[in-house]
Amino acid sequence: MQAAPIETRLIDGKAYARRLTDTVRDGVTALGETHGVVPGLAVVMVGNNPASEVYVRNKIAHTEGVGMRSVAHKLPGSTTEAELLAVIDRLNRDPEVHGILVQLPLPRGIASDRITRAIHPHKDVDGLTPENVGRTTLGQDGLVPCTPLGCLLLLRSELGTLKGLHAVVVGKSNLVGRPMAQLLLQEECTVTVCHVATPDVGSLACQADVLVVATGHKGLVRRDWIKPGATVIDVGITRVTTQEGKSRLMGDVVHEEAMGRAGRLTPVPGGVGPMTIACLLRNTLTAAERSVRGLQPGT
Ligand SMILES: Nc1nc2c(c(=O)[nH]1)N[C@@H](CN(C=O)c1ccc(C(=O)N[C@@H](CCC(=O)O)C(=O)O)cc1)CN2
Ligand SMILES: [Mg+2]
Repeated sequence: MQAAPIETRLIDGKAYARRLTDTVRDGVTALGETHGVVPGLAVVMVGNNPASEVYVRNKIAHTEGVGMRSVAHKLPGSTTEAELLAVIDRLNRDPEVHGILVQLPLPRGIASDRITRAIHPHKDVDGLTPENVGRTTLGQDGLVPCTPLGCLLLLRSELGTLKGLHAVVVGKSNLVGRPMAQLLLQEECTVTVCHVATPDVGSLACQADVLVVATGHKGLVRRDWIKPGATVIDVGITRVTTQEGKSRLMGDVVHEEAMGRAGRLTPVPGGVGPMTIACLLRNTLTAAERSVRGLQPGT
């Protein structure tokens, strides 16, 4: 007998992000009124990766849109690691800068882990320094990477408690997969992490109540990878050119095959992406609030 068709609910990340952004804007206003402080975000970009240019432009526009100050450092692709470290050192010591992010990927020849480590943990709004990674892993207060934080906020809003659910995370990047797994563990999910060396990922993915896919392989997840009714969070964004010569974005999930199979699904675009930027604003406000109130974690 055929299973009853499932009506897949698309998760509107843009709408969630708009609401979160509005909350951040209120927080920025309140911080100005109570302490006369305007949160400042420094965005550092090296080279001219076209996708990064778009993301950086969006980050700056959204930062200013909520009343924060933004400082952009666009450095040439020839910048050395030492020069970049010097920029970060200056930003670490600038009291008007509460958040620092270095747009990834960095050009070859610059070791991103050395750069990340140089950012002061209290200003690390990407949540990638060893201190913040440790705090996320231990379930302590800190700054959490924006994309997995955005996924978690979407999941909590959609499902309420995540306790006891089986979550499968596909991808083990420092930016998404690893922190996502830690956050889901903190929610008391049973967490399985799959990656490039995992045999038969589909056989694990299809057991997930919550499936988070962050591999950058467009169309990796087919219908039979999805447990009927599961919540599927598609983090992948790959730009492709269609046969008609148009540019469009594709996720890691074959969207048409997930429709009618998943219970809930984030679209690409308009799912996780907008939450990444909204969470960056939230982290910057958090960093500024903690700095003015002397409430830094671990101090
Ligand atoms: N330092 C960092 N570098 C990178 C991060 C990060 O969180 N910190 N994440 C990604 C890129 N990224 C933010 O930097 C990002 C990606 C996508 C979006 C987004 O809004 N996507 C839209 C579509 C946008 C488009 O048309 O291209 C969507 O999905 O709806 C925001 C931020 C790697 N680097
Ligand atoms: Mg992202």
